[in-house]
Amino acid sequence: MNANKKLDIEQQEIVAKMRALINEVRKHNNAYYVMDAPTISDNEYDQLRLSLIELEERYPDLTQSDSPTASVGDDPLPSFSQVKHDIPMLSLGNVFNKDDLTEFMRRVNDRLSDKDKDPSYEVELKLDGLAVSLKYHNGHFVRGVTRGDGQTGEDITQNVRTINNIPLVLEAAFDIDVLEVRGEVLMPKAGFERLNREAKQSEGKVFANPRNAAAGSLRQLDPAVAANRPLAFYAYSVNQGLPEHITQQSAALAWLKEIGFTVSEVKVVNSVDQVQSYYESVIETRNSLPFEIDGMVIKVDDLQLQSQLGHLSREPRWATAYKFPAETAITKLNAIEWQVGRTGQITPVGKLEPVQVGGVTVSNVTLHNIGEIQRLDVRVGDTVSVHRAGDVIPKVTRVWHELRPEDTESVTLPANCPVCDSPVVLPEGEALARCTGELFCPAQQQEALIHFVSRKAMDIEGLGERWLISFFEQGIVKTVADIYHLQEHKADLVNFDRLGEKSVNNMLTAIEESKNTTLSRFIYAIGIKGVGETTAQNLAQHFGDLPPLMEASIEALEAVPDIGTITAELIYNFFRAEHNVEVIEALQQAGVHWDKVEQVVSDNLPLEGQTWVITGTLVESGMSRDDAKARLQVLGAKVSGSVSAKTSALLAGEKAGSKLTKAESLGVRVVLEEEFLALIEA
Ligand SMILES: NC(=O)c1ccc[n+]([C@@H]2O[C@H](COP(=O)([O-])OP(=O)(O)OC[C@H]3O[C@@H](n4cnc5c(N)ncnc54)[C@H](O)[C@@H]3O)[C@@H](O)[C@H]2O)c1
Ligand SMILES: [Zn+2]
Repeated sequence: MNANKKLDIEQQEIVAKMRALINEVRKHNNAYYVMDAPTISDNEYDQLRLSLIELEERYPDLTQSDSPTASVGDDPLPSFSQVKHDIPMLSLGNVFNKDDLTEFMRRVNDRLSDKDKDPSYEVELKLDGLAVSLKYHNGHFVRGVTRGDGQTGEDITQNVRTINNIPLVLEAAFDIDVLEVRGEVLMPKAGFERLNREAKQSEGKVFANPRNAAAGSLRQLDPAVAANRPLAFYAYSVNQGLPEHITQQSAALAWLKEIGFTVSEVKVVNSVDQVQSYYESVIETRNSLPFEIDGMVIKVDDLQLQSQLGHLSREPRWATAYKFPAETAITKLNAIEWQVGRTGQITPVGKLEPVQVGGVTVSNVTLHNIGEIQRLDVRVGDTVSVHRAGDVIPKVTRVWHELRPEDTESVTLPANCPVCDSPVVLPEGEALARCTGELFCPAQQQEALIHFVSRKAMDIEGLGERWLISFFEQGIVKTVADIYHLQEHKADLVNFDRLGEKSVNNMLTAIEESKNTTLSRFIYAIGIKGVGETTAQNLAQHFGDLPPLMEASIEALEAVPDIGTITAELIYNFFRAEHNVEVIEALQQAGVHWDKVEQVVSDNLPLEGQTWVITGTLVESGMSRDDAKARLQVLGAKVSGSVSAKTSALLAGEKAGSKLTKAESLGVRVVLEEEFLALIEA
């Protein structure tokens, strides 16, 4: 880059992006290679590096001279003596799918003469450890070196000597002056688990994964410690001293095995399809391998062709790594959409730049609620990490604040429902915001309708849920008030989906009959959030009629037994939503009515202040538990679901079980049905 040339604004932005990415890649290189303690997944790291490479390819003039993309690994640790490699130890390029792989093979072909095109490939497991070079002089092990930055590594000879499956003397190589074998030092899963278990007990260092444990162990300054670490070496190449008659990578590995090295599975293939099916079968079985692998390595099998193809600064042209699908990936959050659930919850859904993760393309991710958005501090335009493992729904696991563009804004809850435009509320202490258009909001109507006709609400048995949903889907019934106009469509209904005259008549009669209802049923039926059957009864009792309830302030609502601030606010907001009021008026105009409830002065109630629990079957009266509950409430009692020391009395019918036992053990008064009936009659 020409330092004298002034950069325009766009270029400055690109440089800023590059610098931010360079800092990230550096930071994670250090955590991974130096500290052996990565904080992000390999795939996330690869993606960061790739975005930097892409920028550098698009804007070569702006490429920063200290970019880490051209180098391998990180600087060697100064505590070990450093050794320059005779032949650089390279990394590998990556492919992530069959198309990438085909493209890799095409590039290989392009560089080969006609007679050599479509070479055989040798496929190996990509062992997840770290690369080590071993040197033998006349068959005697002399030195072990890490990859380091690819040019210079760390001398770890003492530690290597402690790895059990590395032969220190190779009889078959006595007449080879210099033999260099490279391979991966790894920690088998069983050993890794044992090491971490012991580390936990002795409060030693616990490693994130076997790869880091292997790296940390190998770079122990005290060989006695390294000796206790369960490491193993798998050889995968001969870089100096290979007998001349061996001309294939696959044959080189067979030879290594013969002379005493451990070598993992190898397969020679001739086409992309063969690689693909092998790759897929290894994904199926990888969990049963004794060590971790993070992909496969595909190498041109012919060693002569390998050297013809040569290498780039960081990786060979004759080999590549075919990585396994990642469970965490980085992408961009393009938008946040607010969705309205069937019961009015408003939830944010993140719209992502589509990304491959856990083997599928993910473009939506739930952000749960506004609190979660604030906790993550995520904004539209942010770079985010998305995790998906197995069938678990995708999740944002990280927001890359370091990479945030300049013009983002913090996310706020929408003021109005995106579906019906009613005001949105977030009750204090709740995580989920709600649309207040309960009876009006199309997103909630179907649920509202089903609730409205249910047994404890308006109890319109003749109008089954299935028909109701069909009517809703056909647009015949939109709000609950439309139910009372169904008779106007009688002719259509008879022909509707072979419903027939008889059913229609039954339905209309049931609807007609439901018009004569009670205030508490009506309050329950209109489906105010937080208002169940008991609360509806309390409200009816307390206010006596609908108008005073609709006008009640939050404080007035809080005065009702069992109603706290959250429910009081939900009720208050419900009646402030104009749309709900319209539907209620329409219901009354259609003829829905009830008697006023006589208000009793509460401190005259005989069971005031008592908490009752009901159990068993009330055989004598045939009363349902719900009815018994209502009776007790009329007498001023609270009715709860479980027995505790605070319970005043347990109403026990026939076949009372564990609640009775518990009441007896706590010394709670037990009331039998007979006594109960006498009580309510009095
Ligand atoms: N999570 C992080 O923060 C973080 C940071 C830096 C690097 N990394 C990860 O480290 C890796 C990058 O390092 P890399 O340069 O070692 O590349 P690499 O691991 O992707 O590929 C090269 C290495 O593969 C190994 N290998 C395993 N089996 C092999 C076989 N059969 N034949 C040949 N080589 C084989 C060798 O050690 C070789 O050096 C990536 O997976 C990257 O995601 C992660
Ligand atoms: Zn709505």
